[in-house]
Amino acid sequence: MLGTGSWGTTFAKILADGGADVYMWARRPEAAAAIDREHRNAEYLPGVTLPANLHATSDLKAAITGAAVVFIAVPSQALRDNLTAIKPLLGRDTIVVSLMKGVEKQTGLRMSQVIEQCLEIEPERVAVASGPNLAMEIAKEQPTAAVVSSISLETAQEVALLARNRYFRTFVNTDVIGTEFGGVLKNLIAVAIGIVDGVGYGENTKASIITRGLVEMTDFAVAQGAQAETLSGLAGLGDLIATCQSPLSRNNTAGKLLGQGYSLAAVVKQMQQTAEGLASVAPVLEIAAASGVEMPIVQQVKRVIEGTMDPRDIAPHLTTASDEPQSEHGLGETGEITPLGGGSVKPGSGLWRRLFGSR
Ligand SMILES: NC(=O)c1ccc[n+]([C@@H]2O[C@H](COP(=O)([O-])OP(=O)(O)OC[C@H]3O[C@@H](n4cnc5c(N)ncnc54)[C@H](O)[C@@H]3O)[C@@H](O)[C@H]2O)c1
Ligand SMILES: O=P(O)(O)OC[C@H](O)CO
Repeated sequence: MLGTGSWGTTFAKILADGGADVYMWARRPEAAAAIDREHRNAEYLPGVTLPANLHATSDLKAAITGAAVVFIAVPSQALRDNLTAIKPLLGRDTIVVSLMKGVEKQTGLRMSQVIEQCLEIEPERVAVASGPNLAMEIAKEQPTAAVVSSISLETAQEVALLARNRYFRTFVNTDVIGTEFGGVLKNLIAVAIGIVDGVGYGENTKASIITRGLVEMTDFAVAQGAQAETLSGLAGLGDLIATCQSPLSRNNTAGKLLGQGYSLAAVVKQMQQTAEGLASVAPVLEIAAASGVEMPIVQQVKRVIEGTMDPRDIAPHLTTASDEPQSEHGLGETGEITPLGGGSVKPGSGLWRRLFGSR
């Protein structure tokens, strides 16, 4: 396990409690010693006792050599540098699993893509894990589900079997794009929820943003090649719910500070841990623009982050730039609205006017 922050340590505990012998690599020798000898990571998981079959070292070679599976939980923007360091140490068949929920700012690549590119390994040897997984709850052994995804079902199953114990159940899928983007995009919606929370808006506003946010997430991910149902699963809706409603979420917390009027610089200074959403906004919007996907909520998050929108203005702008009444379920290629239950309503028709008035 590379990364001894809150998720790396918690996921290492999941694996160790599932019966695996786990070796963590910590950058600081004192952090490695505390985990290895005292079975504690007080900085990130105060009050949690780590299992005896979870070891830690600051020697990267010792941590990686002989590993059947390498899990990575460092901040997304630090991934590439870490991969360069582990590349010469990796076994020929080692599986590499991303636990991260970000995209690389410079390239817009997903974490699994950075891993494949930088390590020059086959995509079948790469997996990602995602889901509604707030670290501290799992560290306290609260029952939780997750999903492991790889284009190789065999790889996904192998990893899922390792990441399974009495309090953690792991499902599998082969939709890596949907699984990764679910994790990336729910962070952005959680920042929006934090913002309106910070402003003082209530549950209607938040439910509206969560629901419309899921539409944005799905539209975006499907345009990149994901399956829509993945976004309704653990890595999409599941994680969206957990992250948007929990004060444990760093993205939600960062949003709340922005909503209370703090600048981005002040928020970053206050955050002790990684809030991936802040770095993902720009690359996600670039990809959205290139693929013609509208992301009105994420656009507004960007404007609040850069200080060009008052956080109090975020809620009334939940629709697209157009003034036209918009179908909840999107417009088909013909521009016709598709209501629930099939059929369609032609813009300007009698039924259209009855439903939406003269506009
Ligand atoms: N915390 C959670 O609940 C949770 C759950 C699921 C996924 N994740 C994802 O896991 C990833 C890591 O998040 P986290 O919560 O563990 O973050 P964290 O801030 O708690 O820990 C990050 C860790 O990475 C280390 N680190 C920082 N810069 C580094 C660098 N340049 N090289 C190597 N290590 C470096 C830090 O020392 C720390 O050990 C993120 O992508 C996050 O979205 C987090
Ligand atoms: O604390 P956050 O906002 O990074 O969210 C943590 C996990 O991704 C929740 O599944």
